Amino acid sequence: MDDDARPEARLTVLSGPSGVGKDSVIESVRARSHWVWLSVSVTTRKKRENEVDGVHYYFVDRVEFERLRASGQLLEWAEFAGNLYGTPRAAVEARLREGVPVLLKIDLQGARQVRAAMPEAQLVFLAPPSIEELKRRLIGRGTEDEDTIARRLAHADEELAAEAEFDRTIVNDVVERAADELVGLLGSSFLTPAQLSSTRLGSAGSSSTGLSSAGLGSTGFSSTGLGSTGSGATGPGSAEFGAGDFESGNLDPGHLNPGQLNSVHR
Ligand SMILES: Nc1ncnc2c1ncn2[C@@H]1O[C@H](COP(=O)(O)OP(=O)(O)OP(=O)(O)O)[C@@H](O)[C@H]1O
Ligand SMILES: Nc1nc2c(ncn2[C@@H]2O[C@H](COP(=O)(O)O)[C@@H](O)[C@H]2O)c(=O)[nH]1
Repeated sequence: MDDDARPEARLTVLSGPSGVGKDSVIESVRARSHWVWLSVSVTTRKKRENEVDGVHYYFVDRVEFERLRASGQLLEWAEFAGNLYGTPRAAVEARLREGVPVLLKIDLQGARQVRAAMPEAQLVFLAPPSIEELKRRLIGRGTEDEDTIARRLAHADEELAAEAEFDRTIVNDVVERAADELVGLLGSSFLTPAQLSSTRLGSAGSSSTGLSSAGLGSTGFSSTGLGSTGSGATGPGSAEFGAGDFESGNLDPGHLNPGQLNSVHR
């Protein structure tokens, strides 16, 4: 599918447990949907061999991350499995102002912060077909040591249990199919939970995967737990950040063609 139609600009968050396939699905979305802009996060994590600074992440040390966080340059941020991650605020706000749909790939804590700060954002949960398959993917990727895999899987329980906080669930059974579904959501008209409760339409989310460790099924749209800051993360600052900090055009994956993207994504 090659869709160049540009839907109304809005912010979409894609979350899901580590190893579920967020990067794989996003790579597929971006290869076909050039109208979507993928935010590049800042992180203190060590760069993986195949990663490019400024394309996959902006890799910084903790001092720099703290400077960005304290000066309000991050829209949201979180500590995940021992590393800090955050979304540069200015680039996201600029794209939305320009009318470009924006996609954030962030963890549960970050998704909750975005929901609190921007209730109109669409939150999409990417779920694995099964927990066994999630483990297979995380281990099979071969980018983390045993200890890190264990920490990421420990987070997965909490993330799977939070599925009902999301507006939609996509099961990543087959990358291209899941990507098709995400493209559909990026361009679809959508009622936020706030709009839903005012119109009293009830649940409009997609079906539950029933994978949460608590055995809770998703009820689709849910207002419970929304706006929580999540485990250990505090809300982002509010000041605007200086222009240009993250705006290096050469490093913007939005300027890469699909071939280039395929070569830089894992
Ligand atoms: N639908 C799928 N079927 C089989 N394997 C998949 C599928 N989607 C992704 N994978 C594989 O699973 C592994 C993890 O995928 P990926 O790195 O995209 O996950 P992620 O959710 O972005 O992880 P993280 O949050 O840790 O960055 C990769 O080796 C990828 O090739
Ligand atoms: N809250 C945020 N979470 C983020 C951000 N960028 C990435 N992430 C999430 O971190 C984990 C681990 O990612 P990895 O690249 O180290 O495998 C994953 O769940 C991402 O979604 C961010 O800016 N904010």
